[in-house]
Amino acid sequence: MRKIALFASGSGTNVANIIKYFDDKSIPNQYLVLVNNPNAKVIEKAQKRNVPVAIFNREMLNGQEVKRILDEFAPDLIVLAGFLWKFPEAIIADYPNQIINIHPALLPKYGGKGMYGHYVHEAVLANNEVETGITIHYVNEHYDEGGIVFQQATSVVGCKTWEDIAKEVQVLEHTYFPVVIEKLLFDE
Ligand SMILES: Nc1nc2c(c(=O)[nH]1)N[C@@H](CN(C=O)c1ccc(C(=O)N[C@@H](CCC(=O)O)C(=O)O)cc1)CN2
Ligand SMILES: NCC(=O)N[C@@H]1O[C@H](COP(=O)([O-])[O-])[C@@H](O)[C@H]1O
Repeated sequence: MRKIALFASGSGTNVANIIKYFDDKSIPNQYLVLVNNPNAKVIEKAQKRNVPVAIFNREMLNGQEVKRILDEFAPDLIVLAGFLWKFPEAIIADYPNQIINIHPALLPKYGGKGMYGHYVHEAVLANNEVETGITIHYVNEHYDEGGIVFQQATSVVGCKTWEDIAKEVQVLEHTYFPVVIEKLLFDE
């Protein structure tokens, strides 16, 4: 059993997929979902699986409250899965090489401030890229500059809209993110 803290801001399909992956393998992990948006659909997804949810604001994130919540939960891994705020250096310092993020592009391309969600896919489309992909990386004090853990590319030659690209990227995320997390947590 491992303890995974999952940070999200939106629909939470990656959070739900990660929990389902380990449930389907009968791996009895403990989860805590932390979300910065009281209207995020990830809350409902977590509640359906009886996973505790902590809702926080910027003051709680950048102050002591989220740090306290994490220290009490004592996660083996902190996973940013569609989390849209800058993660604080103070917490990063407390969890060296224990915080990962998934980015919906092949970093270092299409990363940094402003590059999230549909903005990423729109930029890939606008630049007539023939491929895009996902990057799973460790989190440092900058957006999308931590050490790369895993990347997987996919062709976007047939994609006509950013939504088409998003669908291809989501397949990669839901296929590979839980597998990478499992390797980080269970491979000696
Ligand atoms: N310290 C770090 N924090 C976060 C990282 C990171 O690598 N280091 N990754 C992001 C996730 N992310 C890309 O993968 C990302 C998310 C959001 C933004 C962004 O520009 N956000 C906006 C605010 C958006 C909003 O409030 O709705 C902004 O900062 O102006 C860039 C990259 C998670 N945190
Ligand atoms: N730069 C960060 C970023 O864009 N993250 C992206 O947000 C989406 C969250 O989807 P979900 O809420 O359905 O898991 C995912 O595509 C993830 O890669």
